[in-house]
Amino acid sequence: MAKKSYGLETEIVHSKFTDDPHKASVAPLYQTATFKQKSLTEMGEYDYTRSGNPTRTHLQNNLARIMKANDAFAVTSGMGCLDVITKMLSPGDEVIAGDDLYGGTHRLLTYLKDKGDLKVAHYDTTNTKLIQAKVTTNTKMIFLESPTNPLIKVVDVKSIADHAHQVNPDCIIVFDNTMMSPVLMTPLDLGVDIQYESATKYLNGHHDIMAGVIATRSSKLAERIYYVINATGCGLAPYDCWLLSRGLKTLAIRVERQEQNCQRVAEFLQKIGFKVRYTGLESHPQHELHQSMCRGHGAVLSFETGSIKVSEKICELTDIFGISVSFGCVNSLISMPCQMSHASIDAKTREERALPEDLIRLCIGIENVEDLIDDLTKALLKAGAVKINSKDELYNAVSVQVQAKL
Ligand SMILES: Cc1ncc(COP(=O)(O)O)c(C=O)c1O
Ligand SMILES: N[C@@H](CCSC[C@H](N)C(=O)O)C(=O)O
Repeated sequence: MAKKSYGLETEIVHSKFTDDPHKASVAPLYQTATFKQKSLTEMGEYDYTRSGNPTRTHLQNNLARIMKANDAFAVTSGMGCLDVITKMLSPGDEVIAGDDLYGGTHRLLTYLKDKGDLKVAHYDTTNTKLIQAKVTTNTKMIFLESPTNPLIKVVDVKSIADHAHQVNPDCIIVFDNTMMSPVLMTPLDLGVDIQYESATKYLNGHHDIMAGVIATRSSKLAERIYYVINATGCGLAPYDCWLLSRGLKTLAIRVERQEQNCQRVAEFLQKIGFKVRYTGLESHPQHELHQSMCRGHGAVLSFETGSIKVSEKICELTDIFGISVSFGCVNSLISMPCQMSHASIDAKTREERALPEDLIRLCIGIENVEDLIDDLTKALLKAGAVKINSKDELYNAVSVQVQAKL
């Protein structure tokens, strides 16, 4: 009889783990650097944790399953993933990258470019025709992110990947799936060769570890990725693997609740007149393209107030939303990307890429959504970003409630 395949939510919770002699119901933590050999000539499966560790293998097998990959590798951070991937390139290689990539990604690519290691060209990846026109037989890698952090721009992944592979079958399409997580997107189904994610975000979900995951269906690429990880020693440590396995179990339910909350907050902010960037809103210019690639919209949105000072005040006046970088955690966060997560992109480049200095990014958690909306309303009112308008029913109700609390 064919093996039954389960839904992603079930697969995430029921991690495959069968070979423990004591039948432990949670995969044990092998907190060890070394493994004894049976004899001088007989090696076991593991010898040294840099090369491999059962706790890491357990995690990686589960990640590969939920990412629909053949192989997944856990490393020390999301940026560690990009470091491993770029180490697979050769001096002078030409790569194409988006122009709204996460600030740290931009920083590492710029570092490699400035050292003369790589030729990096950044383009607006929402312009599919432009990217397609820029791919040549010399393009070795293309770095994509969708929706982008923090401008929530959507990339037509399949059209770009298919075209690039037609022009150069060896061109490696690299996709950063941190913003969606495997619950909402399977980039490997869209022609991506290597998917990576900052597991510091949704995958772990509790902001108590740094981690990154690289996944691929190609055995050749997997071999090269493993080689770099073992050679450089950036494999995730056993305890962090164990914590990540634990966090992962609630991934589906966390993402579902975070997304529901985010949709409500996005609608609230839009209704009271802000320009909100969130793919869950029909007003998002690429709402449909996003829906055609993903199973949901995630829990990160950004909006502008029109004034840096007002945005700063809002951030400082919230109680529940913590001022913090990162996202994908159970608790809600507020930040100003130009001063925080994307400060590593210089001001001139930020301006060229139309990254608004007053942009506020909200990363929504699993709290009570009414509390979140009340908290934001209070901050918006106190910062002078909104005023009470008695003609607007919903706006009025929230404001009156908040007024009573002030
Ligand atoms: C989209 C995206 N990719 C990659 C990273 C890097 O991940 P890490 O912080 O785990 O190195 C981040 C944030 O840091 C991110 O937001
Ligand atoms: N100081 C850090 C900033 C990390 S930003 C983390 C996250 N990706 C986000 O978007 O908030 C750095 O220099 O990397």
